[in-house]
Amino acid sequence: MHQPLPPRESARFVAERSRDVAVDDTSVRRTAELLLPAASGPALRVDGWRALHELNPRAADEAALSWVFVVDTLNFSFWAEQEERKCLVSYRGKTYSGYWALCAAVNRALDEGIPITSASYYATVTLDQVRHVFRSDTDVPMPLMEDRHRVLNEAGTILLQKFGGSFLNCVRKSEKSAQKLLQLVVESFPSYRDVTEFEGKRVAFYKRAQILVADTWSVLEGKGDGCFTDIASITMFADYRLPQVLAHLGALKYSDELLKKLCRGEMLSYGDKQEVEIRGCSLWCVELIRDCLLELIEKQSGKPNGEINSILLDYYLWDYARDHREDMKGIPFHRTRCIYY
Ligand SMILES: Nc1nc2c(c(CN[C@H]3C=C[C@H](O)[C@@H]3O)cn2[C@@H]2O[C@H](COP(=O)(O)O)[C@@H](O)[C@H]2O)c(=O)[nH]1
Repeated sequence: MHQPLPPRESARFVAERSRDVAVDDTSVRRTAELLLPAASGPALRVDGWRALHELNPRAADEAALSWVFVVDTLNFSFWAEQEERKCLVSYRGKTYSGYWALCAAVNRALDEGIPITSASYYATVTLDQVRHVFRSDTDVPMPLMEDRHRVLNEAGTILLQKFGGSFLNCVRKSEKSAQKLLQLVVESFPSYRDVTEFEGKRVAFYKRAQILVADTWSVLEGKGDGCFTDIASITMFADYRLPQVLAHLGALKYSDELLKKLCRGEMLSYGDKQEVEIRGCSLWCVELIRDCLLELIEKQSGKPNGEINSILLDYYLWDYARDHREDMKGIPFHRTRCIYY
């Protein structure tokens, strides 16, 4: 099967043909201006990943990479049918939901002596053990539990077979190229193959593979094995939160028909035309915000800021969405159940 378009080209192809979703250039510029002060702060820096998030690994060693790999293998579909009835995980006195509930459950398992980050364990872990590890404080389980079990067994088996059971070996095979690591991950691990079709073209957003590369760069703080020369080629991660926050900021516009559908909470299937338009336009929108922000920084300080890339913008916007949950209540997120984001 021929190669799909890579993420950035996929996004441009979709954005140029999209009918129900559009990027709003004025709001793109306004969002870049909103982000400008953050550009010189702690948030838009690679060490923010650890400093700003207490559940992320404290070290930058092989165990931390194993943590990143198993978390990003499961980093999908946390949204609840009803907002008020959702999976919650308490850990060290705090209660977490969504993606953070996943991280809290992994850390809780490790504290309980369950080697959930070891490929030799999760390659053969049973469904009951997975249910126990990711158990919720409420009667609402984490979504897609059977899929989580299946992708754990699959990823663990492949990591043992091809990389001696250690994701560090996979990273080292990429020879400090983010694109090589991205390709190695999607070629080796089927659950990371976030590829679909749009107007007769195969398009790839590779959301979990790209965030895995980004989190690898972040946990290693861009040093040593994580010193990727081409890290700026990684795009934002086309999930269900970023479109919501971009719509909240006005940078993404939905047609009345699509907005009505989303407000009714209608499900979109993975690969639906409108689902691909939402993801493609969101990805393209962040690329434009980044270009705009780099221009503003250059004008303001006269020198280009080599650090700002789509990964750091994505992390910032994702955290922003977390911190502005209340303000964003009126803006729907699209509901797709899948293992890709
Ligand atoms: N675009 C993008 N999507 C991201 C992330 C993250 C967390 N990653 C980093 C962020 C901080 C840490 O440092 C992690 O490294 C999770 N997600 C996605 O969001 C959804 C979960 O949302 P909610 O239901 O609200 O928890 C789900 O699709 C999940 O896959 C990100 O950063 N960017």
